[in-house]
Amino acid sequence: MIELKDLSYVRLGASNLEEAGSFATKCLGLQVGEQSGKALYLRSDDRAHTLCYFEGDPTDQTVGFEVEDESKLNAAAATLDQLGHPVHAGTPTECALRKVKAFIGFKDPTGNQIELAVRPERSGKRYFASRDAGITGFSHVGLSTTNPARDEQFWTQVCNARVSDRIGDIALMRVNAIHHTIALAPGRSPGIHHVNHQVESNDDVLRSYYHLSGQRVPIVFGPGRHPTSGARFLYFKGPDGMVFEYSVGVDEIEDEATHRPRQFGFEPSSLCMWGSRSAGVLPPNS
Ligand SMILES: O=C/C=C/C(C(=O)O)=C(/O)C(=O)O
Ligand SMILES: [Fe+2]
Repeated sequence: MIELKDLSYVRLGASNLEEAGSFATKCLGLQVGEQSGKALYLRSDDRAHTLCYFEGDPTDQTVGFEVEDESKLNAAAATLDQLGHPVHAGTPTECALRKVKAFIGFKDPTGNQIELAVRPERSGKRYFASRDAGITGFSHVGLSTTNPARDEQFWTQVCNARVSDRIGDIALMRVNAIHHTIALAPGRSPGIHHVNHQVESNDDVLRSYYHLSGQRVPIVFGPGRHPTSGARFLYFKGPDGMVFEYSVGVDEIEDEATHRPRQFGFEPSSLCMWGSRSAGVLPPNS
């Protein structure tokens, strides 16, 4: 079984790198860690980067997860290979571009580009953003799925993710104590559905609601509260249509051994207990 330790980074192609950088710093509230050539490395915590925008095709999107060490990485490569997922071992240049010691790349059954990495670089400089969005860290991703049951099986049976809750057949899965690190979202093609950062307080969610509205950033869901994780949230659209989420108060699963996933109905109140409706971002609201 592959053991995912944590989410490590997302890599997003940007049709206009300058615009993406401006959104990331002035709207989202990330800090530029490094700008090199055609890539912009953005920080949200003590890591050297958690988001990399690179000049390129916006449908070129990758999620990186951290695994324990190189022996676990090699074992993961063998497992994936055996299951028929072609695996690419990162070259030294590709590792340098990701600021990791080693990584492998493969596709999940939907075709999402996934990487497993070891030793992602950290920085002695604390994360200090120019816009105070109250970000406390990079927390989860929504991944598109063309077949929720098949993909849940892949993530749980091959990658040791555990289902915390389901909305209809849609699984919210954890890889550590945090309620979810991977949320499957039904879609017609592979890709990242949304990128979540945690913020410090309810005030931060609402402050951002007004700030982003003032910047004419499209708010696509919220402010609201997910009955699943209990988090208060705000979803908004960034460059090339990527959806970002702020949330606060995501539950932790207290007892790994006894937790049983709750089943929520496939209906709008399962997405927001305050009554907010999403503008086409999450079914069944869409
Ligand atoms: O609509 C369901 C969303 C659930 C949550 C949550 O429980 O926090 C998410 O953040 C998510 O799926 O992204
Ligand atoms: Fe989310």
